[in-house]
Amino acid sequence: MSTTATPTPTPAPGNMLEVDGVVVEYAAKSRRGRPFRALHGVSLDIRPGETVGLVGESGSGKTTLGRAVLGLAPVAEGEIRYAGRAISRLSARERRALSAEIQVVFQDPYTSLNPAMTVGDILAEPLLVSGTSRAAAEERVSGLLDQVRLPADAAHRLPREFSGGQRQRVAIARALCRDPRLIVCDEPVSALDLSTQARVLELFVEIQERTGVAYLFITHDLSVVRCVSHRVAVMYGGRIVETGEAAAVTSGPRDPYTRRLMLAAPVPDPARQRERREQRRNLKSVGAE
Ligand SMILES: Nc1ncnc2c1ncn2[C@@H]1O[C@H](COP(=O)(O)OP(=O)(O)OP(=O)(O)O)[C@@H](O)[C@H]1O
Repeated sequence: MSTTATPTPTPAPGNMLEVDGVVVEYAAKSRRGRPFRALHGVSLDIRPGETVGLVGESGSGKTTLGRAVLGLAPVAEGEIRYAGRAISRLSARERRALSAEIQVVFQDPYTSLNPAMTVGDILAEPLLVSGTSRAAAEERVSGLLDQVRLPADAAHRLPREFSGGQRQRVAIARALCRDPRLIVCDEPVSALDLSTQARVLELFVEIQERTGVAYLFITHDLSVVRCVSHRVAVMYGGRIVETGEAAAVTSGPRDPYTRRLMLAAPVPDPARQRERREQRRNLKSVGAE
């Protein structure tokens, strides 16, 4: 991917989020079936202002981990701590209070915005619910539109009047409404075309530079993760198999599964692509899969 996005220089020291030995199990669909274990004791931490890219093939557990951080997946064992406080088993009321600080941007900007509300109302809603006056909310909405590089008149329009990239900017603005410290970004550019992806990734980095927000950035796309992440965690089969500085993991992966994932990323040269397919097969035969 061609983008000028590079992660901000140095995240602050100390952990903001600590995921510690987390097990997530989904209830079995059939009455006699056993619960399905989607995460097998996952540990990960994120520092203030840091972007941790979470990569792995489909079904490896990336979204489940993001949902566990958001309080949307059932944590059976282990703990998640935010700013030192255990948050895995909060009541709905405590969770709502935390939602100002931990936010989410989903993959699909076509379904994540209420089609019947204007963009201005979508952005004002969380502010009004938390007690902000109408006048202050309107002022904040125009500031948010400016931050995500949308024109002020966007406030009066409906989501369907925008392109995919613009809708994702609205979703990002909504996540920013109450000045979060952490945003879980679940494949936030996968539904966009390549040039739009690049511009939205630049926006994520720019926002981090300005606000110091941290991202858990979930993606299956290694070129995306390279653009935005300080560190990368690689998931396979509900476990984290490798973590490290983004440049180190993407240029010299230690784990055979990570190597296979890198080799699966397409390259423009067909001869190189064939070579990589062969290398992938060899890794498979030594038990990486
Ligand atoms: N609500 C659920 N009930 C039962 N099983 C689930 C549920 N959600 C996810 N799973 C299973 O948990 C495993 C991990 O899924 P998850 O969506 O976390 O993976 P992922 O790495 O995010 O995949 P993708 O990249 O395709 O989104 C998969 O086997 C999936 O089928």
